[in-house]
Amino acid sequence: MVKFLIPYIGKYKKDVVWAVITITIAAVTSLWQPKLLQQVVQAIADDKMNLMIPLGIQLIVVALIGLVAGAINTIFAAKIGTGTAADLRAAEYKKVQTFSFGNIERFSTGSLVVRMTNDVQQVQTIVMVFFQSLLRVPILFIGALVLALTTLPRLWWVILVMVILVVVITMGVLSPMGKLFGKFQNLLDKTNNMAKENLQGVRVVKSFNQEHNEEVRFDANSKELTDINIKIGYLFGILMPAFMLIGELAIAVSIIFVARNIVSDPTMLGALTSFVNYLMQIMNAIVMAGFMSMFAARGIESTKRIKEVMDTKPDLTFDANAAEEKLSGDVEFDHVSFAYPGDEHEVLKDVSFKVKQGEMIGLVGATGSGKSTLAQLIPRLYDPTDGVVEVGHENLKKVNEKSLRKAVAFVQQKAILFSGKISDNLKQGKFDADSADMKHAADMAQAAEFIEKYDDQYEHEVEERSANFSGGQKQRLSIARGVIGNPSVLILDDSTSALDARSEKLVQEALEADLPDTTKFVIAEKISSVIKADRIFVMQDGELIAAGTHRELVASSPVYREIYETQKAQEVID
Ligand SMILES: Nc1ncnc2c1ncn2[C@@H]1O[C@H](COP(=O)(O)OP(=O)(O)OP(=O)(O)O)[C@@H](O)[C@H]1O
Repeated sequence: MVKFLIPYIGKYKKDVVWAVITITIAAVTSLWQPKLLQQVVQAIADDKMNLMIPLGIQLIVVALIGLVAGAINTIFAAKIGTGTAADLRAAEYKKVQTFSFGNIERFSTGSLVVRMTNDVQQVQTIVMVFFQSLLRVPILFIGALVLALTTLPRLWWVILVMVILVVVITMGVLSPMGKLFGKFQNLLDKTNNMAKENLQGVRVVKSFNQEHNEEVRFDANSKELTDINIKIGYLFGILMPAFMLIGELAIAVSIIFVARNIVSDPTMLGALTSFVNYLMQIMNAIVMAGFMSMFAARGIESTKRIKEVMDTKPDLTFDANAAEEKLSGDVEFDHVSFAYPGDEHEVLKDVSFKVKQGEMIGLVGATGSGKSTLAQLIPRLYDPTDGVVEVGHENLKKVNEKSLRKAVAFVQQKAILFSGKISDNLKQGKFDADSADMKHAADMAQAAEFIEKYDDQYEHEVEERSANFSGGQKQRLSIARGVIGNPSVLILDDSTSALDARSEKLVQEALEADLPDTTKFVIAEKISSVIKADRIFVMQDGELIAAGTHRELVASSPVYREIYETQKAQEVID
């Protein structure tokens, strides 16, 4: 895991060098201070007041150097930590952009977000802590141990007993605490998700009167979080007094064993002072090491999760050598079968058809029959498991990515807009669109009528999750974004479902009149939406079971006839 982070940290070589130098200085000064203190005590005992001032100045200077070195170290450690985290986040984000739908679904979007935010944050903390404590712990531990032993060698056993006790307590308390921290993090994620889901679905919660149930669910989680927090508090509660007790005992025992000699040997007083100081430093070093290993365990877990993202091979890549070209609107499926990644079940089975540029194709069939799946293969959101998909007589596996993106516009079932302005969203369909392009596209999508009512028209804000637009308005904007680039192939996946019949008709007429050369695939629940299509494809259980004009299908396809008759009967009832 550390190997994975080295290239990222390596970018901050200079800062690493400074962090190491400053931390070494800070550690050495804290080892030096007890020695100086020892000399001060000695000078007092010897009544050598003339030594007091230089010694006092030395003590202050050393302490100041330690302080400044520690502060500078924190700055460098923070720089390495935040820099590494920022680079990791950027690299991860870049990597995720190369992912196919399949890659993303395998991780789940929620998990990818956590891996780009929370996990990166954990790595930042561990890198920072590492460069703040790296070297400090071994220098302090070994240095203080050696100095304590050389100061009062007779008391070696006090050191040994204290080290054993501190190690046992540190391990005994920090290991369950680490587990509790892990649980705490998971529960926090769960609580956050719950709050997010509740707020996003606030309309459903309110309309189904679910506030109470939601509160109960939230409270249960919250209580669990509180319990864990209390347990962590208990452990901390034990830890600190336990260390203090060990420290005080060690000091008391040392005093008892040395006191007798102080009368005969006054140098013992100074030695005892510095010995006690070193004892405390040894204890600090062990506790610091314990906390570091706890942080490290969490940091390593997060690094693993980030590494998983970075090591994933995008399962759909475009040929970088393919030349950019203008693709025509001819679309061909040649014996295409498809199963979603990680799923055995075939959702498309041996589908073949040829569509000519400018044709309008209606796609109908029962829910789950594979209409959206078929549509998603045209902009190559997935590769077929078997068979070949061609746009403009080019196999999509060999086509240039930009050419395909320009050629195929896919207006999805669920209209998704991005926060920003209306114009920003339309420009996603054509990055250099001018106001005339926007007006033309909005006219086609019957969106101009509501956009132009705003004072700021195309500069009107789109709020987060496009909350300030109705379902129908979102669909119109999403269609406008689809048509603005004058694509060779336009796919409307149930994109007019929230439009009234009149608007839907107007959109279709506008598309017919203004985009005559664009091939159109229109997925629709209602046959009335595609009745005028040049051909209608009928899907059933992933198979293309019939194709033809409305008239032909009514005459030849029992499945189509049944759908049509049912919908007609429904219209009469309505
Ligand atoms: N991302 C996915 N992962 C796994 N299975 C999926 C995924 N998306 C769809 N499916 C499955 O594929 C089948 C076809 O779904 P598809 O969305 O293509 O149907 P559809 O005809 O467009 O349905 P609808 O009219 O309800 O939109 C369904 O059984 C569905 O459960």
